[in-house]
Amino acid sequence: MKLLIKNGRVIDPATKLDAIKDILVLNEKIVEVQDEINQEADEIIDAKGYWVVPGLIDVHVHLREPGFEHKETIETGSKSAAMGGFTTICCMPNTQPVVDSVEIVQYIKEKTKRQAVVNVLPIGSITKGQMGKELVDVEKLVESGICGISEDGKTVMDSALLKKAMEQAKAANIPVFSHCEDHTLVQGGAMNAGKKAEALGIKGLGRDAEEVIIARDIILARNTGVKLHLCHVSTKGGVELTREAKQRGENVTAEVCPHHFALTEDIVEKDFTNSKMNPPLRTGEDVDAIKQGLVDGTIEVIATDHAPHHADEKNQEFHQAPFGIVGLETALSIGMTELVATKLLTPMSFIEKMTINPAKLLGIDKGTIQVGKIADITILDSNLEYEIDVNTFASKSNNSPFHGSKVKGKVMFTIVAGEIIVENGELKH
Ligand SMILES: NC(=O)N[C@@H](CC(=O)O)C(=O)O
Ligand SMILES: [Zn+2]
Repeated sequence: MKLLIKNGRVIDPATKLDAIKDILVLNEKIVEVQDEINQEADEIIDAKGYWVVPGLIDVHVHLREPGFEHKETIETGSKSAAMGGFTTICCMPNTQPVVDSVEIVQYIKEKTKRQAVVNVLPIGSITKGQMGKELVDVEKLVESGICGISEDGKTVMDSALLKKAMEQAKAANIPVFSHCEDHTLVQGGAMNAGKKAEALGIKGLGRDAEEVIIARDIILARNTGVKLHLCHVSTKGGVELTREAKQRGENVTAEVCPHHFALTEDIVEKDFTNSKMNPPLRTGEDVDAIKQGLVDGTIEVIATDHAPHHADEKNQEFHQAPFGIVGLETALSIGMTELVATKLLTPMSFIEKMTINPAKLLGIDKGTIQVGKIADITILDSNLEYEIDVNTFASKSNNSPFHGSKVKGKVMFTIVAGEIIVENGELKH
């Protein structure tokens, strides 16, 4: 199988390449990157006017399988990822059962092999059943194929237990993904604490719940030497703590989600549960700090926190509705619109946060377009303006606050290991 991609603007942050090039793919691999390649091929993509970038990598996705297949499955989640330009996604362990055993890791790997259209890397939980009491067997889970550990959805409140987990993660050379939220400070909150929450009569979630745990986890990571990755940072204080740790040279990375730089609590309404997620939408001040963090490199990764929920679950009273929104099919467009079109980030720096930076965090040989590498490639139309329509999503769920948003920049092709999965903006199969 020979695939030729012609005339695209290749943007590869790992090598700082930004030029019009042709790319030749033979079977799974990139075999040539040249100014001009003229050869016969089984398929030729004319990428004139498009950006050709490494396949996007999302380190924070909830695939819901096993246990919550009515929200999403490995198959539908992977198709949603492909539609969003992602070729590799990491799935969080808050499934039923939780990803705390070799059997469940194997189950996900098996399903991935048979049904997923992109690479899926499982993340193991930190404690058994995510109950916060007993550590998983980190070494065994790593041997079976997890790429990191996380209690996502929750925080391990027992600091001594978390420290032990960090020591084991360090020994196994995998990162710890931290969902930072002090349970004792939360108390039923459902949106950002402040005037808007008071006006709506919704219980507030303070910034301190996030900041306290970010501070604690940075300290524990320093003491254990583990690679700490802070999930979905949403507060100005969280950005500042991360910046300070990085300035001290500590082994910390942070991600932000598109909704946390594109939206504020202003859009929250009692009957609009697609504005409810955890951490919640914050204020303009937080958004500005997050954007500053993206610009100065404090925040190296953009991740979706794709959290599908069934419409029946979301159609409940605000406090009852589950936290979370889908994100795989909007992330690139939202980022292009909010960060690149506004010139806050260069194309190179934006793409870096969705490709080589997450690859480095995971320690995987992906996220770059170079001869000899696996051909995971995304092609986008950076100028195409369209309106987001949840009815077009490949995801099983459509809980997005971005329905109807006008954006600029759209995924046209997603290529996984040399195979075209998305063609002209549509799933091929
Ligand atoms: N982000 C969310 O609002 N929800 C996530 C859990 C999480 O990432 O914390 C979920 O699993 O639904
Ligand atoms: Zn989380």
